[in-house]
Amino acid sequence: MEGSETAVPGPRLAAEGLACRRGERLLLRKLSFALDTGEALHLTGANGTGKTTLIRTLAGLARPYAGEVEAVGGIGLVDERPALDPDLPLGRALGFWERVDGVADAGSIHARLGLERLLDVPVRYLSTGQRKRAALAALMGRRVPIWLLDEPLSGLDAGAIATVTQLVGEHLAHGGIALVASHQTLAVPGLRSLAIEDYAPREEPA
Ligand SMILES: Nc1ncnc2c1ncn2[C@@H]1O[C@H](COP(=O)(O)OP(=O)(O)OP(=O)(O)O)[C@@H](O)[C@H]1O
Repeated sequence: MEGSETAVPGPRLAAEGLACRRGERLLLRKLSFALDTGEALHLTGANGTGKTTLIRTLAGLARPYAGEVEAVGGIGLVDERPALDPDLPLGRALGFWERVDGVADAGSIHARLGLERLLDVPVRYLSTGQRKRAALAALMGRRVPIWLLDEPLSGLDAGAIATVTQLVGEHLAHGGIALVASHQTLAVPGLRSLAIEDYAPREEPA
């Protein structure tokens, strides 16, 4: 019957009136934004202002102190703690997730991130940048539409920065969403910016 098909909603990540606390401290409040398919946000802010806390809240790993998060579509998080077994060679550590995620093109993902020569190296021996590239390979294998990237460029050399920039651009071109916390600029077309300091709680006048 014409018109009976249900349209599949595109991915979406939105926050409405969000407040986040860490321990007893209120870090940010009244934060709202919305990202729809193909859109990306660059989250900026000095050390300790709450970028990681916000990302963990958006990922559902921390509860908002106030406000709401709306996520339509699967979320993939890359932060400084890649979920790769440190004792396994990289190939086997990634292989675990590749089996879970049913990845058919693992070889091309490894090649894209320059990991082929590292597959026999135990994860704990990898450098910071190599570990970050491995985490991004695991993210690509998940094929989730919403990417939450906490400092994805830290520890990366110029070539790897260019690769990650390109991967984010392609993810957006394919209808994905990206929220990127970074002290470095990311040369992705159409990237919007959100300065977390703008949402810091104001000091009450004495
Ligand atoms: N368990 C905790 N209890 C209380 N405060 C905490 C706790 N963990 C972290 N904090 C504080 O919360 C604040 C926000 O930390 P968060 O990691 O979100 O900042 P960030 O903006 O990501 O920093 P960076 O740029 O250094 O990565 C920091 O000031 C930190 O010291």
